[in-house]
Amino acid sequence: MKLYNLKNHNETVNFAKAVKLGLGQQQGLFFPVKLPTITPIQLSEILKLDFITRSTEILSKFICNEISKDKLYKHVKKAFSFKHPLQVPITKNIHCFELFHGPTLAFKDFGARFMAQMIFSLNTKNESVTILTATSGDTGAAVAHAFYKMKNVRVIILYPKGKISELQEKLFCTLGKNIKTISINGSFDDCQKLVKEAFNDKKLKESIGLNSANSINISRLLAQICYYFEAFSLISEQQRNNLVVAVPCGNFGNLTAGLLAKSMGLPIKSFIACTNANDTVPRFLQNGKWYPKKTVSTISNAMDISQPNNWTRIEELFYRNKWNLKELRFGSVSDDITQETLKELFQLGYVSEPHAAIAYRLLQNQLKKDEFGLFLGTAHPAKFKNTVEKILNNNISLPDELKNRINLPLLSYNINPDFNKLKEFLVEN
Ligand SMILES: Cc1ncc(COP(=O)(O)O)c(C=O)c1O
Ligand SMILES: N[C@@H](CCOP(=O)(O)O)C(=O)O
Repeated sequence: MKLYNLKNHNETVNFAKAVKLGLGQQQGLFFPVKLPTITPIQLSEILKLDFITRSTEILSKFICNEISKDKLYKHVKKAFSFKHPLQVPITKNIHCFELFHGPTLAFKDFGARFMAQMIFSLNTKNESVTILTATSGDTGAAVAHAFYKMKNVRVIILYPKGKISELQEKLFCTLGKNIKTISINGSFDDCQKLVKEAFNDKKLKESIGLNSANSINISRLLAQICYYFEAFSLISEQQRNNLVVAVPCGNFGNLTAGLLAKSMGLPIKSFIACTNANDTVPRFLQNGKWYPKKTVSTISNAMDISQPNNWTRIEELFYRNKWNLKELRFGSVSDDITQETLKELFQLGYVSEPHAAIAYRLLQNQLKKDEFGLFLGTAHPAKFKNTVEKILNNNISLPDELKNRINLPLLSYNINPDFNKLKEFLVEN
């Protein structure tokens, strides 16, 4: 697979190089030169396959000329070796597609674990690698657990101090060994800016073998395509004919993956890009002006992102497919409405959490009479226990993944959002 740098189309790389580099020159994201497609007959065949075999087929459309299908199958099997996504009916025409049954209870497990497989298999010279990653709560845990104790790999995770849940922090800041975590006195956007600045420092990048496990890395994104096909395989023929998928969005990697699935030929009628009050994209889609405001803290903290990294990839995908951005449905939801929606879902017998609740709200508001809606359950409610229990006045029991870490000490360092401070840390630790 060849990819080009969205900021410099003359910079082209193959999949292995893109995975190893992470970012291109001038902090440009890599994007496939060819967008693979499948015919309706091929689609009906792969929908009959099991999740691992089907995911291998899908990923091989992108990378088969670099990784054999047999080898890819082994990597996918290892990466997706946890309870598969579940489809949960909420109302007659709305179901939740739960993606949070992995080791860190969030959808990020799919992409992070696949990337870890790729980094491991591509590092044939046993070079030292530093995976620098910014998180607003879930990527950090997924990446930390995916790369934990991996030879020659050091993971450094930056997260906004006091802006992720206590249990999100416990899940990845208590591991130690090759996982180092730094709380930043700022926002997620400040963390992501520091990650991108590190890529600008050529000497530093080469000396520490810098990479990133954010959706910056194409391997993260490709893996996330697979669960959209799984969702489609689980619904009926009739539901498939008018499917609308509501995606809770922050960095917009999840939506990018869904659109890549549609671009391949998965006949999803429409997507809804759902944000919280950090609504740069909904405002842009409304008035055509790209104007990120100061990031505000909300109860859907993992979506507290005003400068979404993947928006340029989404625009490129619309351009390449000659789609009209007006086809993309969108909306933003305030904390008050998110809280009301959590209560509404609870009354329907479903305990959710703020991120998925935002997607459900917008799906409820925008679904048309003959349409069937899926909203993505992107994290286990227990990760936001304090918030959800307070809103629902209902106890949430902790899964073992959290129970086993809640009493462990936090090992994080703390710095200001200052690149020189981060560079000092990267060089000295
Ligand atoms: C629980 C949860 N939901 C939704 C999102 C948004 O996903 P994306 O960043 O891919 O848009 C994130 C992370 O960003 C998340 O952690
Ligand atoms: N919400 C994310 C933010 C980073 O997203 P990514 O897909 O670019 O890793 C998180 O949980 O950290």
